[in-house]
Amino acid sequence: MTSAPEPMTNTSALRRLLGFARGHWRIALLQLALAVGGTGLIYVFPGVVRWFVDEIIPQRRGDLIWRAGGLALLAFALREGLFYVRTRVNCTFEQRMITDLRGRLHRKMARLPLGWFDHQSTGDILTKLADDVPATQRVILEGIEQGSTALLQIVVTAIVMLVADMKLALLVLAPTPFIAAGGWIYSRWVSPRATAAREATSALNATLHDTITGIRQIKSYTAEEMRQWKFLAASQRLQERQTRLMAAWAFYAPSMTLLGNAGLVLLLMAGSWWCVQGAMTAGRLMEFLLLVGFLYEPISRLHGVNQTLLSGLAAAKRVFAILEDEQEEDLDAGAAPEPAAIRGEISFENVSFSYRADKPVLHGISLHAARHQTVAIVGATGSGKSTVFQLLARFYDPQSGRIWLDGQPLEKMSKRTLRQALAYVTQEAFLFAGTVRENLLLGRPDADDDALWHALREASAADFVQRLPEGLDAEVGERGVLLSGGERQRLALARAFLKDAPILLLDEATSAVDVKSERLIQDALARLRANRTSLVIAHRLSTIVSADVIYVLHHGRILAHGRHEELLQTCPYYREMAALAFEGDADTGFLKTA
Ligand SMILES: Nc1ncnc2c1ncn2[C@@H]1O[C@H](COP(=O)(O)OP(=O)(O)OP(=O)(O)O)[C@@H](O)[C@H]1O
Repeated sequence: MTSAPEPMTNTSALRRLLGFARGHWRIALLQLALAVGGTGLIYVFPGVVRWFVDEIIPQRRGDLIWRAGGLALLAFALREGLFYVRTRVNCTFEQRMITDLRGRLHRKMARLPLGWFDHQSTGDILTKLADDVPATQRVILEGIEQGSTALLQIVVTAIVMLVADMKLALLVLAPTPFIAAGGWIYSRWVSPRATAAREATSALNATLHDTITGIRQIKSYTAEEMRQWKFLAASQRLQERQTRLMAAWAFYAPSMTLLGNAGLVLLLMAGSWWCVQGAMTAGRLMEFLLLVGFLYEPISRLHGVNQTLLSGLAAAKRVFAILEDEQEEDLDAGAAPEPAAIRGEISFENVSFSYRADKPVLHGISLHAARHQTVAIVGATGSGKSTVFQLLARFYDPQSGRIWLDGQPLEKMSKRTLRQALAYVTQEAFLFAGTVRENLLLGRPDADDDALWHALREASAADFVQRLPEGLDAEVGERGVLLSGGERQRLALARAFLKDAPILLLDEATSAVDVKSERLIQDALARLRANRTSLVIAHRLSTIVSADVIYVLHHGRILAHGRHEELLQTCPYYREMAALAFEGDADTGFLKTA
């Protein structure tokens, strides 16, 4: 079970981000150098203005106009040239980092154990990948580019001013401590609220995702209005949080600008007074008025950066919480016998398990499947049948007891080898959006077309795939929606045929398909079970009757085991289940287990 992670602070999120950017230090350094170069060039123009006002004009040096003007123009041209290169470098840097971070996040997510996904919503995960990653990256980009150049510009301008005229400079710099304090207060206030706004975005996306995936249910229950209310409630929450953030920004940004402008007015008044007194030249005052722009412009830029950083750090915390989650599965720890060498003898010995501490699911169950046997597990819904499979695939580990494979404790075997030795056919016959071929290749990535068609024939699926206009290259749609239920099931079986694993875990579909498809599926299943150890969550009477041994699960305990005829004699609970099945579903051949 997982312990609650330590909440991450802005500083620690920033430290992690800088550590991450270290991998891209060359391009980051180039970007910084370009930004600094661009910043340096801005000081040429105020100097040229002073040259004009204090020397060229009073001394009537018309000959210098071209030279001075040319110098100013050259500085501007250089600056814009650097800007062009910088923008190109920024884009490369930005996209490289986003791709890198997104890739790491996706890899990490795929390696997190199933238990992690039990507590996440798809919308939240999507938001992290699609929104939080670029926002996280902006912390670096804006932090380095905007933040550091703005700071540099403030410091250099302050020094230039102090060297030129200490008195004037101090006057101009007077409001800066207040501006800094304002920024600090704003950051403290906004930080938790930016996190809350991100969470509200996630919740909204989660609702939207549910609506899209459940659109058939929504339509069939005419629940459009109900979903709309749920969506609007999530949307409203996001609106409130964003409005609160923007209200703070609406107050903060102009207040800080006002402080800056007050400094400007102060400079104009005091500078003019000193000019009137003859203590200063008009050229110096004009130079300062321009320099003030160079001081306050980056300060207002910093306010924007502050806003981006706060929201980016909120995103970074969410991204790093996943990247640093310690539950990552190590697929390769443990013994790794050749999958082909696995014989497929399975034993559960007194296994107990619960997903949540307060709700035990399996209570000391023991079962055995000899090599190439078909073992059926039957029981009411919620009795723990799928959980047995999840433990065998090591999606979860039992709290007590042991599972053995070929006489080896399961936890001593590498998860990769174990899972390579399993063909797990789930009830829903999940297909990925893509082509028939892509879906099949999941079973064996190096399979050629002959192997694919062979598997399709074994799964009684070749006929319908042949009839698809694009054959193996036909798109199956999201979750396979472009195919019928029976076709999806047969493709899932073909995938298992291709994998040709020594152990089959088959969760039989409960949804009935037409009689012809059902027969095709049953034939395919019989072929699939041959020559491998099969554990079947059985819903079909034909499977049950032909199983070598049946385990009857009731509220997480094994009530009885044996063959069908034996259990009819010895287990009243089983007899009752079977009687109901024969009565109700003799036509379809499905056992009623609900
Ligand atoms: N990921 C999970 N987290 C918490 N509880 C779970 C989880 N998966 C299943 N459960 C609970 O464990 C119990 C057993 O579930 P399981 O899916 O193994 O039953 P089952 O016999 O396969 O049911 P069905 O025939 O309906 O598929 C149920 O009470 C279920 O609510």
